[in-house]
Amino acid sequence: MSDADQLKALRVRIDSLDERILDLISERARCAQEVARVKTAALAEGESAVFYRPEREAWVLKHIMELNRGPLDNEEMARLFREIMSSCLALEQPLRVAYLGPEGTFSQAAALKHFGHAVISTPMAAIDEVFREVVAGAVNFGVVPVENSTEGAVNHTLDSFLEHDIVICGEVELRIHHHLLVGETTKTDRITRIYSHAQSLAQCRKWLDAHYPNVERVAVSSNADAAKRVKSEWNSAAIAGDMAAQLYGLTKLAEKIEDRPDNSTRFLIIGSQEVPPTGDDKTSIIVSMRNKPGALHELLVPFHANRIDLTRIETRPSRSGKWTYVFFIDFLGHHQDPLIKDVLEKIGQEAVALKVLGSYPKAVL
Ligand SMILES: O=C(O)C(=O)C[C@]1(C(=O)O)C=C[C@@H](O)C=C1
Repeated sequence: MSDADQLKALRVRIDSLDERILDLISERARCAQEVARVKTAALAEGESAVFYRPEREAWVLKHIMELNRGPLDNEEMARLFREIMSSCLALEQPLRVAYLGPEGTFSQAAALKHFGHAVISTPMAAIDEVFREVVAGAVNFGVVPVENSTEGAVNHTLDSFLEHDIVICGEVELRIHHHLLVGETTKTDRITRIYSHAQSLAQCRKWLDAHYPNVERVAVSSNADAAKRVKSEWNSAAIAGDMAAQLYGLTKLAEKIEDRPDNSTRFLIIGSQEVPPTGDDKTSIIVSMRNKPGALHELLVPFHANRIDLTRIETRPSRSGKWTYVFFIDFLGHHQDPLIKDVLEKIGQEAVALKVLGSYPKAVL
């Protein structure tokens, strides 16, 4: 068979496979509509249906990854199923999600990675506004950055948990690649100013020291804001990611300029919905202890004694007295697991205050 004939035959096969995939996706979507009908029919008076089920979504994605035999890798395959589920859920209920804006931020990328592109995503001007939108019920969920692997905690987010009654329903991790971006009119040999968010400037500090040691670094409210400014200034550049570059039509003068190649940010999904256990969960708590010697040790003993894996511990001023602190702790397990229940009870006996912020499936993607 000639090359042209082979190509033709392969395309005929692809067409017929696409038709089968189309039928199967449509059948799946009809199933999701049926799920919505069943969920709604089972409601008692005054109850509202819970369409979004993070624990089920985590299971579906993991199941697909276990079954996958290639040639597409697990992440790629899960990403495709993520989008199919997102569209199916939108048939049941279009989700509204607030994120730290403006459009083009890594928070928006995190929201789309976690929920898929079928959600209605709304940018907010500040982290606290994302919390307030969720508390007010104006959106179903919020997405906020909580820690970066190079720069550490996002204190605005931690402090917002002290002020709002909110549940953590999920987490998402995003590999952060920064680029040096310029506009069409930028004179690239005469750059005198580089805009970015303070965290991003810090994540690229060494690269900037090496390549632009004498250029002014200007911290602005977000990377997307930095990208926007560059469009109208011939002598400035921005540090931002792919989404902002695309959104504002900028080109990359240098790619992947972050100092650490594994630079990642963890985001939290905040809402009002408790998530049932999946067997592979994380829990986040806030604890305040009496200000006495050995208080932190006392707090950590029950975790150690029960071999519970702490994934993070952070300290913040409590805001209820000078030199008093609260601890933000993340660990593996769900607050409904008997062992975790036990540990939380022990900590509760010693603590001035203990609040479970939520248990949620460990990030799958
Ligand atoms: O299983 C459910 O409860 C569904 O609503 C179906 C489905 C899916 O498409 O698989 C859709 C949305 C939920 O978040 C989880 C799963």
